[in-house]
Amino acid sequence: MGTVAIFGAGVMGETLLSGLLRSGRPADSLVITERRPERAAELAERYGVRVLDNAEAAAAADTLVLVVKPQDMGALLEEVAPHVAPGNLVVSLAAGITTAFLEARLPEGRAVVRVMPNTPALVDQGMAAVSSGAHCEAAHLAEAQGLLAATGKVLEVPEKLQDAVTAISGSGPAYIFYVVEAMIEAGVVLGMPRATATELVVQTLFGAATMIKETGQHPTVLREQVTSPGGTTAAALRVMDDHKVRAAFISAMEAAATRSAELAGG
Ligand SMILES: NC(=O)C1=CN([C@@H]2O[C@H](COP(=O)(O)OP(=O)(O)OC[C@H]3O[C@@H](n4cnc5c(N)ncnc54)[C@H](O)[C@@H]3O)[C@@H](O)[C@H]2O)C=CC1
Ligand SMILES: O=C(O)[C@@H]1CCC=N1
Repeated sequence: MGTVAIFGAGVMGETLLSGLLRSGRPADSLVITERRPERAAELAERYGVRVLDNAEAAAAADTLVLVVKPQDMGALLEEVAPHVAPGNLVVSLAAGITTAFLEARLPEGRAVVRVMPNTPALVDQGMAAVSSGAHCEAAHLAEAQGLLAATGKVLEVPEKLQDAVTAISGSGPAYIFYVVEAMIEAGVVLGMPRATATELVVQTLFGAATMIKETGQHPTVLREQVTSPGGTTAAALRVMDDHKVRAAFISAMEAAATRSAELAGG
């Protein structure tokens, strides 16, 4: 098993690191780099992995996983590029950063894979989409898929869909948390203790998600089953339609995809 180096150990870097360890990858096959020394020390202590600087980690790694913000990617690539050997794999988890962006900043012919993961990977329920670069062999793609499969589902998509993936599954958990917050707040407005409202909303979300997944029914059918003629659900959905909630979701996700496409430009 080769050495995997994770560059940038923030939210997503730690999510990947912890998932790889949970899936049985030995700690001595993993190294991390991190610009904030106190964060690096915290993760070294928590997970027992080595912390190296970017050049050392690039030289030590067979697979380099870049998990810094898109705005920090150019500077990171300048540091690591001289140390990426032929045959090594560079995987980027950054929104908006294209395989062409990565290839242009690495020595000619290096294998790169663009990935869009999401934070439910922290509980092994991640959704990641992968796209190969121009010099990526099947074994490279399989290696990247294997890393992400440690924490959830993995789908291969044409790279032109990655901005849409980012808008759907990359940012998607935040939309769901936002809806959950709003429903809890509504419970409080209706006079319910916050803890009770939270329990009702969280189990409702979990139940609805499980129904979609396990019944295979279209969400429209499931929604119609809840919506009695002249009943409470119809009254609520009518208000959502008045407020153009569906249109707001579409516009919001278009904005996310547009922002993803802009990010490689800084
Ligand atoms: N948070 C999320 O839900 C998701 C994030 N991503 C992508 O993951 C990447 C990281 O996002 P987060 O983890 O949320 O950000 P974050 O800010 O929590 O983590 C980034 C880490 O990289 C470190 N860093 C920056 N430059 C560095 C350098 N040159 N060398 C070493 N470390 C460096 C920072 O100190 C920070 O700890 C982004 O590109 C984002 O688009 C992708 C999907 C989901
Ligand atoms: O908000 C962002 O830019 C990152 C990418 C997908 C989720 N979080």
